[in-house]
Amino acid sequence: MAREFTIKVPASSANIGPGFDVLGIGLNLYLSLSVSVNESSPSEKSINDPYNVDLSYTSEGNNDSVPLQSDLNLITKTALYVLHANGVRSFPKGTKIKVNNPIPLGRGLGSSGSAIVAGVLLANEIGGFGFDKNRCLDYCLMIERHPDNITATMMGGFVGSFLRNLSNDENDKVHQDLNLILPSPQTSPDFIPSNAPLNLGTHVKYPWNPMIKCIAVIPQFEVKTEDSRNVLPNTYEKKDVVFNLQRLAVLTSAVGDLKPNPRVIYNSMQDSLHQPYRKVLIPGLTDVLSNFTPESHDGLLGICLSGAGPTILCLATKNFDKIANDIIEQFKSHDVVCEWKLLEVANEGAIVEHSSKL
Ligand SMILES: Nc1ncnc2c1ncn2[C@@H]1O[C@H](COP(=O)(O)OP(=O)(O)OP(=O)(O)O)[C@@H](O)[C@H]1O
Ligand SMILES: N[C@@H](CCO)C(=O)O
Repeated sequence: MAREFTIKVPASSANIGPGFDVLGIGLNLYLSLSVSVNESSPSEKSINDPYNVDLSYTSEGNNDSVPLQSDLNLITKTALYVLHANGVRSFPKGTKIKVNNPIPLGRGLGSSGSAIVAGVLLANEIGGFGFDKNRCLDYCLMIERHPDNITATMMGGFVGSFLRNLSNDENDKVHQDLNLILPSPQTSPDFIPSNAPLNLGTHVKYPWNPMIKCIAVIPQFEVKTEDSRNVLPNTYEKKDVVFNLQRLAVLTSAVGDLKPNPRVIYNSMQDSLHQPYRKVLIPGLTDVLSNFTPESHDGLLGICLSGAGPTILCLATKNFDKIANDIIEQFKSHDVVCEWKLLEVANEGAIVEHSSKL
């Protein structure tokens, strides 16, 4: 008896300027997993894996840049966490997972969020738990504790989200060392991780005018989210917080307008909480953010750092090639080589498709 299914998870861009750790958009660049379970004829790779998984990658991640052992790889570690928390010790014998991942790693397009969402959906299918997307989000938030990428990826669209206030007990669970949640080769076989508290995240979807496309200009170097968060201050001045809150309130409505207003969107995508501090990690960021405006480039609506960087996200309605190539030239003068992609908002979010059941 074999079963097969596919999991398709969009990339995401977080923050969109002022919405640090709050705003995210799902993008139509998809991490996909083709999963088959054939207990009667397991492959040699799945027999040799500690949890029965034969894992392979095409595209990003296929050059030894991600581990293929199931208790080391982020997708399968996440799935194992959810399985273990719900009393299932392992993947079934003969589990084969082919990953196709076009999302560049560590560039600010939510690769880790997409991997975590894929892992939770994988466990939900394998364990037959029947969790809805909101419950799946609880498990994701146990691993990536800022909800912006995860929520946009899971739910799709343009979303705002927050983690609810937690009791002391819940807080200890949600913020415990990740090594006590995700399995590793050192994890004892009978260890049971904390289950996810219910309804951790709250989100809303905002309207998005489909005329607005997303240009991602992607430098060819990685910035780890952890490093990009470590350069941020622990406290902020009131004026900087108010600066962002004012822009956030306007931006969430402005991109849904029937006739997007470039001056309103450009100005409301300014930020004073994270981008100014991240300039030290991304050569050329100051020039790029200040030189590209709706006046300099017809069709450009707004520009910001995508997630923790180094990718630049532009919202635009036309002249995509010109905008992207001029940014690439600007980065070149700082010895930064980039590629670019024209993306659209993925409204549907993550999906699981059952291709066959024999
Ligand atoms: N498909 C994947 N399979 C396995 N591991 C992955 C996958 N995608 C991401 N990762 C892991 O996540 C790391 C990147 O995570 P990180 O949070 O630093 O960047 P990001 O998620 O791409 O950017 P951001 O959060 O700013 O949008 C990779 O180096 C890799 O370890
Ligand atoms: N909001 C997060 C997104 C990256 O994961 C940050 O900017 O650090």
